[in-house]
Amino acid sequence: MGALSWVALLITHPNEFRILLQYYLWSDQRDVSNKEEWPTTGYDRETMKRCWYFLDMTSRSFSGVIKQLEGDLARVMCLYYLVLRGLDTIEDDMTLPDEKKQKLLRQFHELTLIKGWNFTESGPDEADRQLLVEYQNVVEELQMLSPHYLEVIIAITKKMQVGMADYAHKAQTTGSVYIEKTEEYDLYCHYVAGLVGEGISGLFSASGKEGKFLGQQLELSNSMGLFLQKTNIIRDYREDCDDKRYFWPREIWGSERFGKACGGRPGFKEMSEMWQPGNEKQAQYVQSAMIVNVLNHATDSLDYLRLLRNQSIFNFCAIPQSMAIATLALCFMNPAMFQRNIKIRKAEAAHLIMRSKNPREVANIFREYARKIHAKADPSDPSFIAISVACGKIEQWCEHQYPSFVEMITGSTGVNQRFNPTDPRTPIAEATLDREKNALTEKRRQEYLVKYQDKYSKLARGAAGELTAQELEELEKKQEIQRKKEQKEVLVFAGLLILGVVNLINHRVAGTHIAYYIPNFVSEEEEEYLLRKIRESPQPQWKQLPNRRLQILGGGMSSKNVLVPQDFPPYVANFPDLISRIRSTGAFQSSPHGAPNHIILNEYLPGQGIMPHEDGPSYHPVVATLSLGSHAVFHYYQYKHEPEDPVVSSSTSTAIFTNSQGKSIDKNPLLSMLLEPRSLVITTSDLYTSHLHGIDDVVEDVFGGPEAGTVANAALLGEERVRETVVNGGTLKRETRWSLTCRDVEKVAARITLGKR
Ligand SMILES: O=C(O)CCC(=O)C(=O)O
Ligand SMILES: [Fe+2]
Repeated sequence: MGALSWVALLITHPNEFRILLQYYLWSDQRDVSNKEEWPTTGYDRETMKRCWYFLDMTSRSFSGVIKQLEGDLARVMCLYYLVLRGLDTIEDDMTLPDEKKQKLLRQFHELTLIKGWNFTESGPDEADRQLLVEYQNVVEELQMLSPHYLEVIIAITKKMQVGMADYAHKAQTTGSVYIEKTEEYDLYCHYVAGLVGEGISGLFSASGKEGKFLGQQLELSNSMGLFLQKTNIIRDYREDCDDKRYFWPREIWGSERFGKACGGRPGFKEMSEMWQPGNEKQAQYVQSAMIVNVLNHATDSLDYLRLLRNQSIFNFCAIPQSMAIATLALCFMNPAMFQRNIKIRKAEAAHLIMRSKNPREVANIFREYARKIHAKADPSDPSFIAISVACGKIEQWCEHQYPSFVEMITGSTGVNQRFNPTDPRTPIAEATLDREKNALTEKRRQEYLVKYQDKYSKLARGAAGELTAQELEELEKKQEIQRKKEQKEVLVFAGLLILGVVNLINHRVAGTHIAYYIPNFVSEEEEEYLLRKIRESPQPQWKQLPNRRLQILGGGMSSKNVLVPQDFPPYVANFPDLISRIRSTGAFQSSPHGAPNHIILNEYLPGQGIMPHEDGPSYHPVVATLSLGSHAVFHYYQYKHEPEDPVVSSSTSTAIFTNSQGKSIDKNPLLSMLLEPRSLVITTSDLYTSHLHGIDDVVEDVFGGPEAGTVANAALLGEERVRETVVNGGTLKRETRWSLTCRDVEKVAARITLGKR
């Protein structure tokens, strides 16, 4: 940047000025030509010097990060890059006849090792033709690599050249310019980028700086490459389109779905239609679908980054990923992308580079940009739900790996963790820690007790001369075994508690309200057993209401909201022991009795539901609902802040949107969840205390229509088929549903015992 641009930046964007300055002052770029670095960079050799030159010439974005790699990895990566670049230059060259190109491509892994090999027949306009003209330098340097590096490079080249040759052949002989299916698009990206990721992982493993297993993470390495490649393919739409290079799959850009959503227009016939005036909205919908497609690789990339140990390797991988998610947020809903090249601002890039130093911070970056994307999403976009789900997955990944209620505080004693006092998970986590602490104290107390009892009894009995040496030894052994047993129990208990809490975090429904959704909480056999028991229960136990029937389990309520307790039926208390299972989720840890003591069993036939209502003050604000037999869509509503016109009589349709005290209810649900059969949903806190909940009385639930809202737990659903219906649109027929709403009643009357004990 020149002095003038610095001044301009200082005046127009002072914050960016500060970030860029900080970046230039703090980033210590490795100078590969530095004499001290020669043993690893090879800069003293003319051949390698030339290779470093070509790296700078051919890759603007990668040469910086490649040079930052530690030790000889920078040189190895430079050569790997140049080999693939050479291959790519041949593939790209439209002046080469197909036959010649095929031969060159399919032999490239051998040519690249023939001393003195170079290629001077590239078209005059090929940007990187000079690299091939002087390719003998690369060959020379490759020969000097240790075999475990060279093996990786050659193996990847061999795989990639096959893919490239196939694509080039198809393009040059069939005249078809478009990629058709998304699978084809994935395969293409695998060849040009996924394989690069695979090779990079292999080289990291080979360097010994990362574990051997990294080289075997093919799926994650592939996703990392695809995340970058697909982002570039989206961003470069206009440039590629002008060059008549089309990488977007026709299945997406030509889809009739997007035309229909724009007032019944046809799907696009050519990719260039997307930048033409009048087509903006439809182009936008296509772009959203492309972005959903790439966002689905995000959590794999994050998983990959968490596996890395070496700081320079981490930076190398993380920086491009952070740039990619920022680029996606920039492109999303941005019509400018169809008109010109757009790029994230320099200062934003510098800030991302400085931040991408550890997996937690990269997760924060992903979360921030996912939220930006989500905030820009347009409900009339056919991909709206899919975008929400994709962003929700990133959100969920971050929350699972780095729960937001655990805050990292940097102070004089280093970095410490603190639980956010306003988060409802804090009491659970604190209770867990408290119990662990108490268990430890108790263990110590027991140890002291054993020690002193032991000492005193020995003393006493020893003094009385009652114990022989052998008896004493046996006594000690027994005590040791007892101590070990107790220690183990304490550990298992603490482990279970931690597991309980961690598991719940894993099932958190994305969004601001606290809810957890656990699919398949009971197995199919258990469900069958429970339903048989419910069906067998005697008729008088059912209470018939106008629109459903129910049973109360665990005892009735007195007029003062006190539970008059009764035993649960055996199918709740014994097998499959729902209460213990719910207890082990950790959700009821801070409730008065540590587990539910009261259950409402509701039965809904298809077409029956429950109107929006609140459950009242008698319960501790945690509810666990088990669904059996059929799904249902559960809606949460909020009260309207401004009371509306006088309440209308209950026979009119607006009546359902006022409650019994005439308070108005917002008719758009605040949150909806699909409850699959066998699932458990746990709602807590304000979702329970200051909102209403209800189920529509319909025979089927429709997803994806213009009226349909988002399903907050879509990403957590257990059944693939159901998830697809929710995400892509469709209907689910209601069957008879039984639900067990399990809660802890705060006040419980003493049990009445009949007769003498
Ligand atoms: O069936 C359900 O899941 C909801 C039941 C309910 O809200 C209630 O009984 O209060
Ligand atoms: Fe309820």
